[in-house]
Amino acid sequence: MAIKRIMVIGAGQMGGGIAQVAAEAGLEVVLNDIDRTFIDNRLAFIGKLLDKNIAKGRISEDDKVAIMSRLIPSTDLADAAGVDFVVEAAVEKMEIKEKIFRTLDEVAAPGVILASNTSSLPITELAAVTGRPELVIGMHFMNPVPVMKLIEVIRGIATSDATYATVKELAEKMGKVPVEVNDYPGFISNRVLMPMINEAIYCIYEGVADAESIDTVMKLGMAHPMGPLTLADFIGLDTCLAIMEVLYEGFADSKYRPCPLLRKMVKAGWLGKKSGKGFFDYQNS
Ligand SMILES: CC(=O)CC(=O)SCCNC(=O)CCNC(=O)[C@H](O)C(C)(C)COP(=O)(O)OP(=O)(O)OC[C@H]1O[C@@H](n2cnc3c(N)ncnc32)[C@H](O)[C@@H]1OP(=O)(O)O
Ligand SMILES: NC(=O)C1=CN([C@@H]2O[C@H](COP(=O)(O)OP(=O)(O)OC[C@H]3O[C@@H](n4cnc5c(N)ncnc54)[C@H](O)[C@@H]3O)[C@@H](O)[C@H]2O)C=CC1
Repeated sequence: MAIKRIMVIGAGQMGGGIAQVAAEAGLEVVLNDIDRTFIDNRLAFIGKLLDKNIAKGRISEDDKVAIMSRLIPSTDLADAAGVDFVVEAAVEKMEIKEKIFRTLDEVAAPGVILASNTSSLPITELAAVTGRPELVIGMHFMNPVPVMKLIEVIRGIATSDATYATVKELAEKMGKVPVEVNDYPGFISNRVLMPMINEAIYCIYEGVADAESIDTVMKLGMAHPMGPLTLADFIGLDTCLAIMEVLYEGFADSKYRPCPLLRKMVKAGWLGKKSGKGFFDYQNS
């Protein structure tokens, strides 16, 4: 089945980015969230990014109008009844994702693939709450979605070859490079990245250095585009903690224990850039 209309669930930083690249690739995108305000704010943000692309001569005003017209707001998951493909990018909480997948399984047409942008949660477990586990897959975009080329495509134990092939093709249509990964905690990306971020947080916690110094070492010493603490703020400290918990519980190995400082900051509501405060301040940005 040719994919023409998709649903993206969650209009946060990831869902918004996925919706944008899909609309730019010519797909109609039903953008779903629990509150219309979140969707409107995200559409305004996408509009600003497209204005920048117009100013740089990459797209025309008409292109912007066409892209924006392909983004259709939705606050009702039942709208999945009319789409050919779904990618879920709601918050990194298993109980929320399971609820969404149960509903999607009821409302989406038979044969429709249900993908998740989860950073670390088991695809096999999500698939098991549906009656179509062969059609459930991980489609893990990287942040910021319009810029980063990679999509990790995660195969659950029951994911079919046909489902993988469709997602690979869709990823390429969106201008991305898919990499096939089997379903283990943190996949590849976050199994490697997140312990480094967690260790950087331990460096503050143990008084090795301040945040600025730690980031400077990794930027100037290892040529990382962002230091690990700036990156943690950018990803969202709630998401970082959720991923560390998945690694810690998934491998039952103390080497993945989340730093107590990370837990404390999340409890305080210091979630990084999106809340205005994390390892650095973003009140005026
Ligand atoms: C947690 C997970 O599960 C998986 C993950 O995603 S882990 C995170 C993976 N991502 C990374 O590691 C990002 C590392 N950081 C970077 O690559 C760069 O710092 C960056 C691309 C984010 C910004 O680059 P920069 O050169 O410092 O800044 P800047 O010049 O402002 O931006 C470069 C481009 O990115 C775009 N950009 C930056 N932030 C953006 C955003 N939030 N949304 C969309 N576009 C964005 C800018 O518009 C700019 O585009 P143009 O060149 O086309 O104008
Ligand atoms: N932040 C990052 O760098 C990356 C995050 N991810 C994953 O993407 C997902 C989303 O992360 P972000 O966009 O960063 O989070 P975010 O906090 O920016 O956005 C999450 C959005 O989901 C919405 N939401 C919550 N419950 C919902 C529901 N039941 N139905 C519909 N929408 C709902 C929220 O209102 C919010 O707008 C998570 O699974 C995360 O692990 C994947 C790659 C990178």
